[in-house]
Amino acid sequence: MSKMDVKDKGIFLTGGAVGIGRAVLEALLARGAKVLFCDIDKVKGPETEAEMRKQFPSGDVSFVPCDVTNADQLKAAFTQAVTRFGAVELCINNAGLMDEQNWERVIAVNQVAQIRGSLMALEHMRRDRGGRGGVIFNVASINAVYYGVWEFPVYTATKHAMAGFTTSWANSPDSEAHGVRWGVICPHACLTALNAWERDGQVYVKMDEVKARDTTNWLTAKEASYAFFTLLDDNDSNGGLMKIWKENGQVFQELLMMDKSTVPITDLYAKYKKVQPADQ
Ligand SMILES: NC(=O)c1ccc[n+]([C@@H]2O[C@H](COP(=O)([O-])OP(=O)(O)OC[C@H]3O[C@@H](n4cnc5c(N)ncnc54)[C@H](O)[C@@H]3O)[C@@H](O)[C@H]2O)c1
Ligand SMILES: CCCCC/C=C\C=C\[C@H](O)C/C=C\C/C=C\CCCC(=O)O
Repeated sequence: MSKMDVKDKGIFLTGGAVGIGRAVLEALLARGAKVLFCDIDKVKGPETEAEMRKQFPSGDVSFVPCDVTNADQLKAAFTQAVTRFGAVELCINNAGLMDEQNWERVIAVNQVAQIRGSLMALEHMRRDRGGRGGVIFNVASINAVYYGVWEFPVYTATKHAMAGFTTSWANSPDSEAHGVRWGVICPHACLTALNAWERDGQVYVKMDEVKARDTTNWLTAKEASYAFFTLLDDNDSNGGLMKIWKENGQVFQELLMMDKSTVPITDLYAKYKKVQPADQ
C-alpha cells in the first residue's frame, strides 16, 4: 500500500459547503491540498470558504456556486479548478440529496451529475490523452452494497448505480493507459443536514419513516471522512468500495473489491441449479 500524497495537488469537490463534503474539504486542506469546491448553497458555500481561509491562512481554497444538475455550471466549475491549479488530480463527486417525494431530482443530483462529473474528470486526467492521471471518487452510501432499503428506494437505486458505474470504469481494459484510479465511498448513516438536524444537543431525524431509529451509532461527518483517506492512501484499490460504519461507538471500515470472476459454466459448480429447456 502506498499513499497518494495530496499536498499541493489540485482537487475538485462537489457539495463541499456542509456535511461530509465539508469535513473532507477541511481534512484535504490540513494535508496541504489545493481545493476548489462547488455547491448549490450560496450562503453556506462562501461561509465555509471564509472559515477554511481563516483556519488555513496559507492554504488554497475557493468556492464556486454551482448546481451540479446544470451541465454548463458543472463544466464551468471544473474548468475553473483546472485553470486555477493547472490540473485536477483528485475529483470527488459528493453532492447528494435524499428526497423520495422529489425522486427525479434525486436521480439528477446523485446519479446523472456524478456520472457527468466522473466523465469530465476522466477526460481531463487520462494519460493516454495527455493528462496527468489521477483519482476519481464517487460518494455513494453503504446501501450501495446492501439489500434495498424500503424507506428510500430511489436514493438507494442511485447509490447502486454509482457503484456499478464506478466499478465498470475501474474494470476497463485500458485502465493502466488512463492512469486513473476509481473509488466508491460507502458510509452508513451520518448526522448531517441530509437527514437530520441538532438542537440543544438533541438530534432530530427529518423523515417520518426513520424517526424511530436509534441514531447513537450514526457517524459524524468527520468520521465518515476517514473512509476517503483510507481509500486515497491505497494505490492498489482501483474499483474499491470503502464501507464505513459505527458499532458500539467504534468506527469500522472495510474495503470491498467486487468479484471479477467469470460466470461459472462447468459442472465444477454443482451447487448451482442448471437451466433445463423446460425452464425457458
Ligand atoms: N448523511 C448520510 O447519512 C449519508 C450516508 C451515506 C452517504 N451519504 C452521501 O454523502 C454525500 C454527502 O451527503 P451529506 O450527508 O454530507 O449531506 P448534506 O446535505 O449535509 O450535504 C450535501 C451537500 O450537497 C449540496 N448539494 C445538494 N444538491 C446540490 C446540487 N444540485 N448542486 C450542488 N450542490 C448540491 C448541498 O447543498 C450540501 O452542501 C451524498 O452523496 C450522500 O448521499 C450521506
Ligand atoms: C438506517 C436508516 C437511517 C436513515 C438514514 C438516513 C439517511 C442515510 C443515508 C445513507 O446514505 C444510508 C445509510 C444507511 C442506510 C442503509 C442501510 C440501512 C441499514 C439498516 C440499519 O442499519 O438499520
